[in-house]
Amino acid sequence: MSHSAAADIRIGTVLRDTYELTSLLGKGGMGSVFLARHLRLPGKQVAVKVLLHDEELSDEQFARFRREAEIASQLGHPNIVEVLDFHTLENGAPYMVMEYLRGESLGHRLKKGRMSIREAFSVARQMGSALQAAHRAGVVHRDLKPANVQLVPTDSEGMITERVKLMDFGISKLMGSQTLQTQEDVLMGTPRYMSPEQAMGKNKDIDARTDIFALGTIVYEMLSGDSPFAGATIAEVVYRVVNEPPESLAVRCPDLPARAVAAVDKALAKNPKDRFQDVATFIAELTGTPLQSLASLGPDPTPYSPRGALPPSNPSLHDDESASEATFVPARQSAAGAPAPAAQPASPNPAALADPSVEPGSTLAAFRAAEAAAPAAQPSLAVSVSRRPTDLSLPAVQPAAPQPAPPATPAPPVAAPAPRSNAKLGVAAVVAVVLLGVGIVGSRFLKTETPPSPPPETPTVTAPNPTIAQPPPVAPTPPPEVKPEPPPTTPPSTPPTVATTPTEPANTEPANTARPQTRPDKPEAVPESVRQELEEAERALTSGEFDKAIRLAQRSQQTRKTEAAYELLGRAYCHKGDLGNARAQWRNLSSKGKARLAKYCKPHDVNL
Ligand SMILES: Nc1ncnc2c1ncn2[C@@H]1O[C@H](COP(=O)(O)OP(=O)(O)OP(=O)(O)O)[C@@H](O)[C@H]1O
Repeated sequence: MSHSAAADIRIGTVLRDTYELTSLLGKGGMGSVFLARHLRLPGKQVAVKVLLHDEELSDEQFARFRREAEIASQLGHPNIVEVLDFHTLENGAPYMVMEYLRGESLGHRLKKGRMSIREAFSVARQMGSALQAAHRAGVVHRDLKPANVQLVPTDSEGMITERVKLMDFGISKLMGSQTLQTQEDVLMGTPRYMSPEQAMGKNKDIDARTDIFALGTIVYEMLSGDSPFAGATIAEVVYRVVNEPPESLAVRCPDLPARAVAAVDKALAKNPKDRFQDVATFIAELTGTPLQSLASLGPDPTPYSPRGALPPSNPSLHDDESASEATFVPARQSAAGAPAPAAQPASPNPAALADPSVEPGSTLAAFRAAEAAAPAAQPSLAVSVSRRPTDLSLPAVQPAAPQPAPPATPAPPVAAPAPRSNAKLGVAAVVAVVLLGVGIVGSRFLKTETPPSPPPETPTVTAPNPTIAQPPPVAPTPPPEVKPEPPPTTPPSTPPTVATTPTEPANTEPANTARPQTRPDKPEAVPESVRQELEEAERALTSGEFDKAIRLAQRSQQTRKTEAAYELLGRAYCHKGDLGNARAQWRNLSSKGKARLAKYCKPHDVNL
């Protein structure tokens, strides 16, 4: 199954009558993040991440995005970004609403140089605390990097401190989950902060110790100003991650206590068995003070268990075998989900991998690396590149022979990925709104076309026009021609049930392209589905379910834009006291409709 997604969304758009997008905060591999204001809670600002895509969303992308929201919201930790809501635009594009984080990312901070030991320990402790909560709940982050750590200035005890917020659980792995699985032999993560087991594509070996390795690399960078596995190319970085110990922090940061130096060394051990086995021990060794948490005072929190997923079947650090057998191709693999054919031995393209213009730790670099690998691979090799650049699929890297790789030939040896089969992804978090019109309220004003136009199979991919505040998203077109219309048959105090401005009969133009047309004394010709949706919307409005009425009317507009829908929307927004959106509808009405809507809205203190 696929989900249509928004190709574009404008500042000023109002999502679900609640969040007005006010500016763009940034763009990531999966979508765009907007600053938004909550319309019913004045002064409340939130960040809204909308999964944008120019193609249809795969189940996997949709599920991953939703999972990110679910994980973050359920972990509920002061050092993990809070997720407040998850929903979809009318066209199916999902979005999540998060607390808005001020400040700067750790990645940004590190561009200014290394941090003091005190600062670095503070960040490390807060990250450790967040990870401890995640690991206890059975979640491994797997993409820890400075860009995913926000430093938020916070008022505390009369002093301004910086609170760490861990973000982006987009490729995290649920230990034991069968909801989304990760394919073997592909790289997922960001090379500079990737553990050797990730770099070798041993995804079934990924566990909490993988995050400990990444945390070790970040601590190293905070204290030294440099990544422990820096290299001129992706291949060099990956080679070093797998084969080379970093230069000792004792040299790079002479003031660091020996115990802390040893702690970072241990966190960066190539073999997970030689690392700390839990993050709390690492932090205690590094900083000399144990982590404290409320969870350690009481029983363990209930492990995170997403809808449809099994709870962790094995509480140990390793996944159970069944969980790791399933396949997850994180990429454009096939919209149809066709299984990847058996892999053949292949090598990445060293020339492309060695592009020195690309920053090795960057998402661009990861993206390039994955693309570079593609032409060199046999067609049957499932080299798959996600739209999310940090997720790259490369043939797995094998540990090299003991001698270090000469800088001029950094391309690592490549293993032949084993043949594999794809398991069907388990999560298809689609909210299907099934609208069945019943009743015939107002049908005298709506004439069904013969034969009725079928509604489109998928909604259009533009932002939902009627929910957009300022500027209005609908291309400005002149209002419909004003013509006399039959007198309303409803009581004067009651608004017309549906449009009373008739239109051309039997309009056969494509769905969702036409503005309402007016013609005197004739009922507005609409497809049957539109009529039913508008009738249901009218009933919802009458019973005070304004949001439902809006949803139904907007949905009808995906098939045909009618005067009736604009007017109904206008009335619903008036009930909600939403002047901006009421006006947006009002502009689309005939002058009669305008007058009618204005009159209707007046008692609601909405002056159009
Ligand atoms: N809750 C938030 N508050 C404030 N800014 C945020 C918030 N979430 C994300 N951002 C900012 O929005 C931008 C895009 O974030 P996003 O998570 O989509 O991508 P990314 O992490 O930069 O890239 P990728 O997801 O590909 O790793 C980043 O600059 C990030 O700092």
